[in-house]
Amino acid sequence: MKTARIIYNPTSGREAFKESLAEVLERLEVGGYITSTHATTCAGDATHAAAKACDLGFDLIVAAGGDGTVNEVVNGMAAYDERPALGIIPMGTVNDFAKALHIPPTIDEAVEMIVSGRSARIDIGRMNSKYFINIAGGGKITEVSYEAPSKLKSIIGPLAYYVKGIEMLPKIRSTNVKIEYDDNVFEGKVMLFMLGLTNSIGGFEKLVPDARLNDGKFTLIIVEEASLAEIGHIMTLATRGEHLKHPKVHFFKAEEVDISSFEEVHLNLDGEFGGVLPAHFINLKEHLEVRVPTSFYEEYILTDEEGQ
Ligand SMILES: Nc1ncnc2c1ncn2[C@@H]1O[C@H](COP(=O)(O)OP(=O)(O)OP(=O)(O)O)[C@@H](O)[C@H]1O
Repeated sequence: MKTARIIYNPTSGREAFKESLAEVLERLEVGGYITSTHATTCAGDATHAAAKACDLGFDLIVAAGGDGTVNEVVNGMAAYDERPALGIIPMGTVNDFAKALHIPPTIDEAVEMIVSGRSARIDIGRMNSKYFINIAGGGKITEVSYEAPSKLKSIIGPLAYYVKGIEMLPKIRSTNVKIEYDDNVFEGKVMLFMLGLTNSIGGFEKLVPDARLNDGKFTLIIVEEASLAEIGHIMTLATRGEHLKHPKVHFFKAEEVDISSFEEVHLNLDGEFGGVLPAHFINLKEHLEVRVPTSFYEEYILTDEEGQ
C-alpha cells in the first residue's frame, strides 16, 4: 500500500476544500493509498508539514491550496534526497502553477488525475536557500504581485496584478544590476528581470512563451530601462505573448544565474517577497515529481529520446 498525506490550506481562495475532504480521502483510498490529513494553521506551516511527511516516508503529498501553499510544500520537500510525489488540488485564486501543468480546476477532477494521471519530473529553481516553482523576479515592477491586496485578488483574480501594475507605473524606476548567466554577462539599468520555469505567471499565460518544464534551464527575461510609454506598450504586448519582440526586452536560456546590485533590489519568488539581492539562482533539473494529466504528459514532457 502507498501512503498519501493531504496538506490543505483552509483559508485559500474559495475556502471550500473541507466540505469535499471525505470524498477526496475516499477516492485516494480506492486508488490504493492509505491517507491522512493536515490542515495548515498559519503561514509557513505547509513547509513544516511537508518536511514531516518526508521524514515519515510518505509516497505522495497532496497540496490543496493556491500557489502559496504549493510553494511552501515544495520548500518543505526539496532538500530531501528521498522525496514523495506531489499532487495538486488547485484551491487558490490564481493557481498559476496548476494552470501551467493543465491540472483540472475542480476538486473531483484534480483528485481523479492524481490517482489515474502520470508522474512527470519537472524542474524547480533554488534562489540562495529558497526554492521556487514558477518565477523569480526583481525590479520595482515585480513588487506589484505581493502588493495586490488579497481582497482585490479574490474578486478579480489575475486582473488584480494588471490593475495594480498600471497604478504603479508612474512610480517605477530602473535599477542598475549585473546579471551573470551561464558564461555571459549583462550589466546595466533594468526595469525588471525574471527567471521563469513555467509559462503561466501572474495570470499571464504567455509571459514565458516557450518555457520547457524539464530542460534544466530558466527562461531569463530582462527589460531594460524604458519610458512609461514603452513599459505600457510592453505590458500590452505581454498579454498577447509578443513582448519578446520589443527591442528593450531580452530573452535568454540559462542553468545558473547570479544577480547583484549596489542598490537595494527586492526579489519576488512565486508572487511573494523573497529577500533582496545578491542572489544565486540554480535550476534543479527534474527535481520535482508531480502528478499531471496523461494528455499533458504526452504533449509537454520531453523524453530522453526527444533529444534533451
Ligand atoms: N491557517 C492559515 N491561516 C492564514 N494563512 C494561512 C493559513 N494556512 C496557510 N496560510 C497562508 O496563506 C497563503 C496563501 O495561500 P494560498 O496560496 O493557498 O491561497 P491563495 O492566496 O488564495 O491562492 P493564490 O496564491 O493562487 O492566489 C499561504 O502562502 C500561506 O502562507
